[in-house]
Amino acid sequence: MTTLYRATFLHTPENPFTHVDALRAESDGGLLVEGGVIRARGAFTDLSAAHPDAPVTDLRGGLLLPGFIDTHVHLPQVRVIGGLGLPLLDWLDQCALPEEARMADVAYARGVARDFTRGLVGAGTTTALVFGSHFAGAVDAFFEEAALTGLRAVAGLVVSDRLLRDELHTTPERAYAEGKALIERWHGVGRAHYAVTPRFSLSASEGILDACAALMREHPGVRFTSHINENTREIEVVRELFPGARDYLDTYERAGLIGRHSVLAHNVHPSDRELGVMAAARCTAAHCPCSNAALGSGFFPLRRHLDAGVHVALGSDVGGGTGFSLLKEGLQAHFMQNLMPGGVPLSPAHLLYLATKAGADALDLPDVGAFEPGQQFDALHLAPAPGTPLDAVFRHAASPERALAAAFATGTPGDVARVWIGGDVAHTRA
Ligand SMILES: O=c1[nH]c(=O)c2nc[nH]c2[nH]1
Ligand SMILES: [Zn+2]
Repeated sequence: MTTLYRATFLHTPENPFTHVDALRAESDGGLLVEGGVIRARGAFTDLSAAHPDAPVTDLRGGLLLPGFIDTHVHLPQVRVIGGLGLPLLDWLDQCALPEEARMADVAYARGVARDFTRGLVGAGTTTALVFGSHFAGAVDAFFEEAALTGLRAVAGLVVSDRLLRDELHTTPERAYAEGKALIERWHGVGRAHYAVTPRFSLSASEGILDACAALMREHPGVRFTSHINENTREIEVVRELFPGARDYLDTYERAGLIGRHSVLAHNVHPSDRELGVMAAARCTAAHCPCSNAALGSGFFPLRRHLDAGVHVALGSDVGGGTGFSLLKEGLQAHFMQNLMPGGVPLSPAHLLYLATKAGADALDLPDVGAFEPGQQFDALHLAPAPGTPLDAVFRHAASPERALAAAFATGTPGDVARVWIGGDVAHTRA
């Protein structure tokens, strides 16, 4: 099926941190989509002249953006968003882990997976790197729900063998066996990919990190994700637990877990050595600014990441973060860079890139992240309700870039009118 979408669209096929004029906008644009794939892009008048028979979907009056790509979000935490006022380790004990233990019940986990996938897609997220659950049945339920909504899910079994709570602990042998079975069941099936996911070095022995590395070695193409350098107390404990490691990154590096397919969440307190290794390995730091503020973890040193050449993308970190919207994460990133000494001034182009193409590069998914011919039509239509302030800005904006800035400043999931994944409608606002 072919459709010609008529819209004001923006995208960042290039990286605005390294390319000038990276923001591409078309005020009265056209995207010709055939079988879920973008076949042509340009001015609407040109495309409609070249394809006069293509049915037109008219999306004028809002903004069409590439689907958002969330590079760090926790499945079992959707129902505990908003546990404000605690630092990381207390928040885990009091808010996150009791809820994560409930995921042992597959029926409960399925309900959570529904809330979670709806939350993501309703916010305009079309691809996500998801911290699954400590329970394999819950991870299966999540992949099934993701397939039903169409979400592009990169996810895995979360594994830990110490310092959480007994119900959440496994063994290296079980972590390996359950991970292998999940990889065989889900990796590369439909839109799903698998991510090997030790929770963090604080809760992972060397034995379980070695089991993770074995899965990575035996299944080329699976992704790796974990946490790093989020909270100063966490870092102290990791230092005590791994006396032979040079730093936090080294706990993963020695196990052979750091490479092109590694995404490390937070990295608020990195050393220069860690940044150098991350850059050389071409791995990604998933920046989660709302979580960093909510848990009081600190200011993300974006300038140091960029100077070192470390790739950075955005994550919502639900439920340490405050919701699924990458518009809000973009705004919070902008605020925090504004407030911190030596912060990086972030333009609307930077925010859009961090929320889209940067995530596609992090996950090595070249078919998504922008509106390039040959890419999948993953998109969201931001169309605020008439009479709202964002609608007023949209109607009077001097340029698409000004409208985009306002979308990051005030947009919410309520402004997401429709979401497409691979050309299929995955969400329509009620
Ligand atoms: O923000 C975070 N959320 C978590 O669930 C978590 N687990 C380990 N480290 C973490 N950090
Ligand atoms: Zn996290």
